[in-house]
Amino acid sequence: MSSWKSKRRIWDISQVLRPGLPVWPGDTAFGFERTWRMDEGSPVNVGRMTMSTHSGTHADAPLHYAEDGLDAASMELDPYIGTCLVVDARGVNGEVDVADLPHIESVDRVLFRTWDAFPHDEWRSDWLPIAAETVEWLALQGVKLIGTDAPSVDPQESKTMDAHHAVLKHDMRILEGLVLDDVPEGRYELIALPLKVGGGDAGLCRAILRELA
Ligand SMILES: N[C@@H](CC(=O)c1ccccc1NC=O)C(=O)O
Ligand SMILES: [Zn+2]
Ligand SMILES: [Zn+2]
Repeated sequence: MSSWKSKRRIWDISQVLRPGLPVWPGDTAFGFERTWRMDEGSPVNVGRMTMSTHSGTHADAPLHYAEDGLDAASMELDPYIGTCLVVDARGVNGEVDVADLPHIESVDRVLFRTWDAFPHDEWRSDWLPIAAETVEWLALQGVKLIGTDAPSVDPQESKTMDAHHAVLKHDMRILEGLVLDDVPEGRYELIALPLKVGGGDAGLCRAILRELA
């Protein structure tokens, strides 16, 4: 009998979308409710979700930080599939600087783990942002996607969005809200396809890492 279980280990690095999901202060709360119920005689269960485009694990579209940027439905998918390097940035002070990076060579995607334990149940504003210079440097090394377990690559209070703008300048892509608690530093295959939201400034993702063959 065949098994669905892949021979290569998979890490699901996505947050669970559910009511109570911590969201950016002032942003839309995540809502989920049943609209049709089998226990009320419906032949099926059906739900309805209300959410921000930046709920949980998601990919920012360029439109989020550039008025004329691509929307979520128009982005190429190549950045979101392929080999990546997970970097353990715990213990770094202030922001992730170039000096905090390990040796980067032939890496297209870099994901940063910054939390000791991902804050699933509370919004925390004290995350570790990525310095714009680090984004610039990674771009020069050929990196095309940056991911983080924080809610943003910039600090919460940023009005200038320097890291996002460095990403824009080099036409890179961003993943945010990844859950990397169980992932040792190293190389993996990343698969994190953003939902195809027409006009969307971001797309929610089911993000996974897979052991390399
Ligand atoms: N820039 C953040 C998200 C963000 O800035 C944001 C998300 C939801 C509601 C408000 C936001 N910013 C408001 O100043 C991000 O990196 O996606
Ligand atoms: Zn975002
Ligand atoms: Zn962002």
